[in-house]
Amino acid sequence: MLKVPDHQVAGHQAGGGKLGPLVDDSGHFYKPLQSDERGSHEVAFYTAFSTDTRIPDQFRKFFPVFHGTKLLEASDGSGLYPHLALEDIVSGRTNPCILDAKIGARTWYPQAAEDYLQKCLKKDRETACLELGFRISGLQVYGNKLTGLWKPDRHVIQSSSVEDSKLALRKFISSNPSTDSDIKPDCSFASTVYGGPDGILAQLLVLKSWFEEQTFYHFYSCSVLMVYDKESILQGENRGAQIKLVDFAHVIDGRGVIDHNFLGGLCSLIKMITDIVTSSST
Ligand SMILES: O=P(O)(O)O[C@@H]1[C@@H](OP(=O)(O)O)[C@H](OP(=O)(O)O)[C@H](O)[C@H](OP(=O)(O)O)[C@H]1OP(=O)(O)O
Ligand SMILES: Nc1ncnc2c1ncn2[C@@H]1O[C@H](COP(=O)(O)OP(=O)(O)O)[C@@H](O)[C@H]1O
Repeated sequence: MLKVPDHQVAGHQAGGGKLGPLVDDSGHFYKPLQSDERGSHEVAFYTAFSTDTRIPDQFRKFFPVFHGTKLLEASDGSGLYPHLALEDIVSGRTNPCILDAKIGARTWYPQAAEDYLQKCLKKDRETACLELGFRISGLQVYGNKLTGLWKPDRHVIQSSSVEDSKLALRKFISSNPSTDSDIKPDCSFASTVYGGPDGILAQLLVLKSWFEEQTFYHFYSCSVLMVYDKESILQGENRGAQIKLVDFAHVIDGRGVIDHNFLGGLCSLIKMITDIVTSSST
């Protein structure tokens, strides 16, 4: 059975007669091909990447598994429409906490059309992107049974300042996330979610080591999605926190050059998370 995802934090969303992603109960996330060249571009990336033998498994694991494209009934009721069939990253997680960080000070690629470039530049300027090297595109944090889900308006979150972005990264691993500025995030899951040998920080460092070397692809407007659920952590289950890259509509050939735009943003995100782990352990 196809349905609108319960847990999507950014991007184009289904519902209200709009075209957006769907999920099934077998762990698939179906992203409708975007109009214009973005949809075909993303299909071309996934197709090339999934058979690219230059990508070691230790880095490939940061990408959703690609199951080809599928014609499905579109969420906007317009009939059969092509969708990317992807691994659903949040499938099987109860009350997942999710954060989407769009990486790179610059979200437009060098060959982009002038109007697209201007649109992106405006967003990059109006958010912390230029200063920080990334922006938080959306997040949701499950507090506890009593407080439920905290999911701030994504446009408010996107326009976070540098300080607000730091705060959001702290709220993401707290048991008391709230919009109320009087409530100080307790960062009680910092060491288990961000820290540790398999935590988000360790995974980001592995990803960084690939970006320090790889010159095959440049990832513009691509996000790091961080996911965990508190029940699994509290019950000591081995399904811990996970990072994945999503959104490849603007990936271009790296032409033998380091993706310094992505790498810089990633380093900035790593530094912020490192500071949170360090300050929470003292
Ligand atoms: O449609 P909008 O206004 O929600 O904008 C999309 C953005 O959503 P936002 O509202 O900024 O969170 C969206 O941003 P997120 O993925 O939500 O961070 C993209 O920038 C998208 O452009 P593209 O598909 O990457 O070329 C943007 O799509 P287009 O406007 O280019 O279609
Ligand atoms: N493979 C996936 N599994 C689960 N959720 C996903 C997956 N890909 C994307 N998402 C969700 O959809 C959101 C938007 O994805 P994205 O590919 O950036 O869409 P858009 O191109 O519309 O911006 C992400 O923030 C995340 O919440």
